[in-house]
Amino acid sequence: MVESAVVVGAGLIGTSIALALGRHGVDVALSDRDPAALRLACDLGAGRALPEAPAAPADVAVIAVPPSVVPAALYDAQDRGLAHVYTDVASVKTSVITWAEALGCDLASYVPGHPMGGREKQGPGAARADLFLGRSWALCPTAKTDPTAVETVTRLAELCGADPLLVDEAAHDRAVALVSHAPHAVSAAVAARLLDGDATALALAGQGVRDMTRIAGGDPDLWVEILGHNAGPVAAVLERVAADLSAAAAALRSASPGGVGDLLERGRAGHARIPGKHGAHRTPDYAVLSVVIPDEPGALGRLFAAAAEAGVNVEDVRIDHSPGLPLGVAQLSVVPAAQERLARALTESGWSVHT
Ligand SMILES: NC(=O)C1=CN([C@@H]2O[C@H](COP(=O)(O)OP(=O)(O)OC[C@H]3O[C@@H](n4cnc5c(N)ncnc54)[C@H](O)[C@@H]3O)[C@@H](O)[C@H]2O)C=CC1
Ligand SMILES: O=C(O)C(=O)Cc1ccc(O)cc1
Repeated sequence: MVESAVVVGAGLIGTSIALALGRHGVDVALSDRDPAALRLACDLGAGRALPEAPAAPADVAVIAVPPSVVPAALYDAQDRGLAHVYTDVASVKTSVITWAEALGCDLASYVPGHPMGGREKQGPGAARADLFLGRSWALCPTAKTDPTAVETVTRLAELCGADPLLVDEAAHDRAVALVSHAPHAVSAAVAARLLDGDATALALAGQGVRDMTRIAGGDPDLWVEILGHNAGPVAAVLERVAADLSAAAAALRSASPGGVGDLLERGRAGHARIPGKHGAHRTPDYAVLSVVIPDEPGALGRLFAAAAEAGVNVEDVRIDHSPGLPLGVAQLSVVPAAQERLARALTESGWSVHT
């Protein structure tokens, strides 16, 4: 049912979808208004460049551009007859659907969508074929959407390893305000405080603050758009977060620290409600090895060479390094079957390895 696809917007999300589809043998044609992004996505093996006049419509076209340009890009794609079915990936749905309808897009062949996998990085260089593995993928068909189009986009989400979830657009926007958009603003607020910290404070940054502020590294231009398109629902959540924080500060100021206990209890209970926390099904199945690396030229090169010598492919790497400290920690993601072999080989060649 999905044998060919067009992806408009070869950035993080579009290229990740293209890579995932390619793994299932789907023929993918890509386009982007930025020729450098298109070239990089093609070089990464995500697909071929979409010709000016394709010979035949693809089974599905994915519009993977920033929310405010989705309606025009969708209109253009439909006008060119690029596919039989269209979907988008924008993080907000109500405003995009409203503008698409106002612009005269065909709503029968359009299934508004939103994959709940992403990263705090942009562009095709950050794309990963497994970005959507085990994640939800919201589908928000309107009353005018053709049911067979929904089937096609359901299949597309499944080919990317995601769990499709049908939800109406207003409920979607309220939900993502709570689980994605407000958390992004709160993360940014905490990260912004770090501008006040001196070098000593930042050298003391541990994993907690890194986890809490990771998403604050996202593209501010994209996030201004996302928050602005979902303004009401996001503001409602932020007001309640602000009220909790004000009450916590007041309790601390009045020397009654027990007053923050209720917030901490509710926080723990809320965290426990996130699905998949205990299960394997939402986490990508890589094992992570932490390796201590000296802060000196060539250290990472030697580490990767040692992994290559052990015959282990490093799937991903993350480096935690506190400026001013002579050491850092490289977290190497590898397939679980290779974890023990790599740990042994690195330890034997003198690296300090922690599993
Ligand atoms: N970043 C994330 O983690 C997630 C983002 N999204 C949504 O995915 C969409 C794309 O975001 P990213 O891939 O992160 O951004 P990105 O910046 O990595 O990629 C966007 C690409 O669209 C291209 N583009 C912009 N206007 C265009 C146009 N009119 N025609 C053709 N190409 C155009 C840009 O040149 C860029 O290469 C957004 O709507 C965002 O809300 C959805 C889930 C997660
Ligand atoms: O970085 C992460 O972990 C994310 O969850 C990113 C993300 C950003 C925007 C979305 O619309 C959906 C997901």
